[in-house]
Amino acid sequence: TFTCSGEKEVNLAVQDAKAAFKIWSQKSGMERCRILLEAARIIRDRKDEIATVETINNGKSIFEARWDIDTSWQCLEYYAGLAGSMAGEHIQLSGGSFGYTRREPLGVCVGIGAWNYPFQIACWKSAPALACGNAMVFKPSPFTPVSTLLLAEVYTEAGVPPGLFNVVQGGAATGQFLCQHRDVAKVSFTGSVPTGSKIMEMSAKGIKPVTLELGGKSPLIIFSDCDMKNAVKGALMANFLTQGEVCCNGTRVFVQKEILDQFTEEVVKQTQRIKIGDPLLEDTRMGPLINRPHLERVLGFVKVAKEQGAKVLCGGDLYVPEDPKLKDGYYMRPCVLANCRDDMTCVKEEIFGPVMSILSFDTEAEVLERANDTAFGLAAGVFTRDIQRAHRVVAELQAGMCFINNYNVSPVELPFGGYKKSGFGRENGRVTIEYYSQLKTVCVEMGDVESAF
Ligand SMILES: NC(=O)C1=CN([C@@H]2O[C@H](COP(=O)(O)OP(=O)(O)OC[C@H]3O[C@@H](n4cnc5c(N)ncnc54)[C@H](O)[C@@H]3O)[C@@H](O)[C@H]2O)C=CC1
Ligand SMILES: C[N+](C)(C)CCCC(=O)O
Repeated sequence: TFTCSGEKEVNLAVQDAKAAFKIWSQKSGMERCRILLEAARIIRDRKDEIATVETINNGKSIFEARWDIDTSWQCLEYYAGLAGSMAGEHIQLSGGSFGYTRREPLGVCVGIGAWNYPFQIACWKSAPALACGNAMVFKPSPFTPVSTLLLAEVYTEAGVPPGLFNVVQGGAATGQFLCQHRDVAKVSFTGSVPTGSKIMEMSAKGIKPVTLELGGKSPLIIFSDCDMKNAVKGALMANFLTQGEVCCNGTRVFVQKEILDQFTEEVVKQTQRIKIGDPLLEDTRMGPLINRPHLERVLGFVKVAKEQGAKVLCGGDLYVPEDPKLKDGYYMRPCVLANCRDDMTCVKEEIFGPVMSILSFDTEAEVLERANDTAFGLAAGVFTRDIQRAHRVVAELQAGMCFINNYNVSPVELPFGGYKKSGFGRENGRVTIEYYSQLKTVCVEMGDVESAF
């Protein structure tokens, strides 16, 4: 049980971060690099322990939590590598005068995270922030308060100045104190669209830049010329990681008519094989959902889908594991819905649970139109063996993260983020440096001032 941080604690955290920023921002990129590399090493060494905490924190399987920890230390390593190459430009002007630009940190940045990838989100935000010379105050979701504290421990052990990465606990009220704080320079948020909109509003009052990583209802398009085995694996990856509680999940699975039956049969067979249970067991591949209200919400979506004419091919109901100590757990069986139409609630709204909707299509033009007919634009995927078609289709898809012949892999070298209501700004990749720094231009006169007066 954690105590929520109130205004006083938020003020203290920001004050400490400000003091640490003074020291940290004066270091060279290479000095910051060395400390971040050390932090990456510690995470790698403590991988099993951190993954176990993450599993207890969130409920995802230990098998998957280890993947999350890998993409976490990789992110630190990547930005450590970039820290030393942050630089400006030198521009020659007439008469020997010149200008130059300096890429400078912003100051104290705030990170606010969702509960689905607690440790990874904290790393994806803090690594580029710290690499650029900023400090960060991070607020994890109150449903998953634990693992971010391990990250604070790791940074401290690696040698960052005290207070440079600070964790405050709490929900909306704590988040608001952070966003409204006058000494906060930037807010990076991962969560739902309604909260994202509030964050933007609060930040607008202080003219603070924001990065918003919001929800999605992403399309996954399976053409009849795909490699069937990989397409089926891709559909499972696109829907059932972390109990389906993934923002970029490809939950609208469009399958070309010719292969609809064969694809559906194989997907159902493999979905039924997913081992549900104690997430700390090595062979478990799906744990419980985050909490009781969320489980009921997801089951409610399945109920509405049935009422609207969808056919439940498997799962979609409560699951009670044999182990008596798990009998009150928030488990459900992963669900595949057939006979779906574009106007159904399960196809339009983000469910954030293990529910895949299968839709059939005839032509490329038709599927593109339907795939883009959503207010979201986080991710999209296409499976085909035709390389021209693959690139043509992704060029038309309105989504920030597109996958060809795979889904939901996250190399930290690649920028990740949304189009449309899924947000803006990016995480990972080289471009994120720009979201955690600002450009100062210095104009240098080498001659006399030519005055108009
Ligand atoms: N695009 C992305 O990278 C991701 C997006 N998400 C989205 O997040 C949602 C699920 O996560 P939740 O934690 O339920 O989202 P949420 O929006 O309820 O909460 C996210 C965070 O914001 C905080 N918060 C809530 N109200 C606030 C306020 N008024 N001011 C400041 N902070 C506030 C929460 O305490 C939490 O830390 C889904 O819609 C999902 O799509 C989740 C993970 C990744
Ligand atoms: C790791 N990955 C790609 C499955 C999900 C990352 C985005 C999120 O936080 O939901």
